[in-house]
Amino acid sequence: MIKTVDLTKKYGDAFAIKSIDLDLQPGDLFGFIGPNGAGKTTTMRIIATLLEPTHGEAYVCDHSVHTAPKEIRRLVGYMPDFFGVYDDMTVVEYLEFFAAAYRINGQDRKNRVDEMLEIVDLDFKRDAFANTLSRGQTQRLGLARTLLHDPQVLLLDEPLSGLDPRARIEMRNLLRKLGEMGKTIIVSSHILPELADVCNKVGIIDRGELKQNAEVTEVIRMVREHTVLVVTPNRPDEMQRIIDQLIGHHKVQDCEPGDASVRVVLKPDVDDYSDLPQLLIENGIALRGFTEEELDLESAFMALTKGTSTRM
Ligand SMILES: Nc1ncnc2c1ncn2[C@@H]1O[C@H](COP(=O)(O)OP(=O)(O)OP(=O)(O)O)[C@@H](O)[C@H]1O
Repeated sequence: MIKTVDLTKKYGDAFAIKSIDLDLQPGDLFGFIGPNGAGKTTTMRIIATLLEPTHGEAYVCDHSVHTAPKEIRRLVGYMPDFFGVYDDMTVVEYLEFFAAAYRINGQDRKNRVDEMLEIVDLDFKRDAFANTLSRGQTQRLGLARTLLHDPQVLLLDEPLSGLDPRARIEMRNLLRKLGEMGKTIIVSSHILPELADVCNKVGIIDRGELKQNAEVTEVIRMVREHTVLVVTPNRPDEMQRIIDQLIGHHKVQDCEPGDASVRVVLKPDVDDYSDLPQLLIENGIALRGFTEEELDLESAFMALTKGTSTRM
């Protein structure tokens, strides 16, 4: 669906992106993660045919950005990180204006606009002036505009940026919904952990170079040397008994007591720990919780990009 090969953009002698290879299939929701200036916008603008690469190739549905930009524009919806809305237009008028630009006319246009308002949950603001919307609502309006021509591919540049926690949750739910509709989506962010639970693939970019490009679960597994369990007894005074039971176990490397739980660090390469809760229960320790500690993308990102300054 989206493929880039050795995609490179230089400004003078400086690389904005350097030899980026991506390969995304229909339905992929790809989190493009990196700090400011890493090259996310540059990559997306090239795929959207808004910027020419210095060398390398980008394809959308096998159309090359060099030879078939018109076909690509029909297939792609690009939402920039900042976009203006017109002061004197209502939400409906704004979407109808852009629908007209896509030559969607008559009743089709009305239906399409209504459908978009429904998807992004902005119907209740349809007659409000666009410049009176909150940041979260404005982002959703931008997304509705991006979806008007029913693109198969969405390139969303930092759609979570500047949103309050509630608006972020709403936007993430919306991304999930679009993924379920079968769109192929690239969504960029520097808010690292936020994409982990919506994306199936993730690329970590730093100073123009793709440091990692894999399934989310794989990226997390690659940087995780030890599985860590969080074991919570029913009664906090039983934490010491948990430690006494587990500390000498052949699968356990270390136990660290916390406020209400014990962090149990397993030895490297131990994946199967199904016997441990059984062991505790057999020894009369009632458990409230026994879960694997999640390694968030932020930790993965830090581990994968550490030391890059000495290599670049
Ligand atoms: N027109 C330009 N002229 C010169 N350098 C540029 C130009 N556009 C981008 N760059 C440089 O290319 C690099 C990548 O920028 P890009 O905007 O792609 O990063 P980004 O990851 O999207 O960052 P942000 O999260 O801040 O938007 C940066 O070092 C930037 O300064």
